[in-house]
Formats: sequence, structure tokens, C-alpha cells
Amino acid sequence: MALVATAEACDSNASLLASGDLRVLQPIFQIYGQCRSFSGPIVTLKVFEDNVLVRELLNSRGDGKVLVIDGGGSMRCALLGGNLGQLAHNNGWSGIVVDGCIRDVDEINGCGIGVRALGSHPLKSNKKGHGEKHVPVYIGGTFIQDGEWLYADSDGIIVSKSELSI
Ligand SMILES: O=C([O-])CC(=O)C(=O)O
Repeated sequence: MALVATAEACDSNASLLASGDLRVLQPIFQIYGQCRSFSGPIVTLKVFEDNVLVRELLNSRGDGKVLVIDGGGSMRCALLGGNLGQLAHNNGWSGIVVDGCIRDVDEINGCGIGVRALGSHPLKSNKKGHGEKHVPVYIGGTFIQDGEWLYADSDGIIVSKSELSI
């Protein structure tokens, strides 16, 4: 599958940018994982310092989708580690964007998916199972809905209401 380059997508979709159907996330995310470029339909998840639902979703078939986790920007624990990264890859997820932290960075960097997160933190999260799947989230200064499309590459991350063509 040919990849949509984020800079080119912004250059050639001025009207979508103007209408808000195409949005650019603030450049606050670090790049992890083997795939610097990835894209796919979005599955949203809102949690706070608790990753039980992260595991639940990554344990299901990804079918090329991207998991977008609104973790409230917490810098106090990790929502994703090496085991979950491998699980995501095994189940066919194309990438994970975390508004929060990850851990086991060396293992995640060996996984064949793309990962973006604010940073790394060695502490694991709570395991209570609190959170909401498939709800609208707000990360990187942008509202994101379940089912929208995400494109990430070395230049940044963009979200589109519908699939972009090259
Ligand atoms: O289970 C966790 O909290 C995350 C983790 O360390 C892993 O995925 O390896």
C-alpha cells in the first residue's frame, strides 16, 4: 500500500484543512516503533493511568487500524509496554498514538508497528479497567472521532474525516 505523506496531504488539501475535515496534531509526540510511517482508521480510547482497556483492544483484531489513546497527558506512568506492543503487531494493528507515556522503549522500538507517545516512564499503570472505548477524544490540540483516519510519518500526524487518496 502506498503511503500518504503528511506534508503532501496538507499541501494538496487546503479546503479540507480550512473546513476542519483535515487537522494537524501539535508536534508534541516522540517517535517509537519500527514503522516511522503508518496510517489507518482510528479506534479511540479514553483512559487515565489505567491500561486494562488498552490490552483489551490490542488483544482483538486490528485489521490495519490505529489505536488513539487519550491518556490525559499523564506523565506519571506508562500505558503501553513491550508486551502490548508485540500483541498489537501480532493482531495486525498498524499503529498506536498515546497522549501519555510508554515503557520498554527498546522492545517497542523492535516491534513492527508505529508508536507515538509523549515520552517514556518506567512505572506501570493501574489495572482497574476504567475508561471509555470509541468515544470522541481531544489530543494534540485536536478533536478525534472513532472511525476517522490517521496518517503519521516523520513530519507529523494528521487526522482526516475520511480516507485520503494520494
Ligand atoms: O502491562 C503493562 O502495564 C504494559 C507493559 O508493561 C507491557 O505491555 O509490557
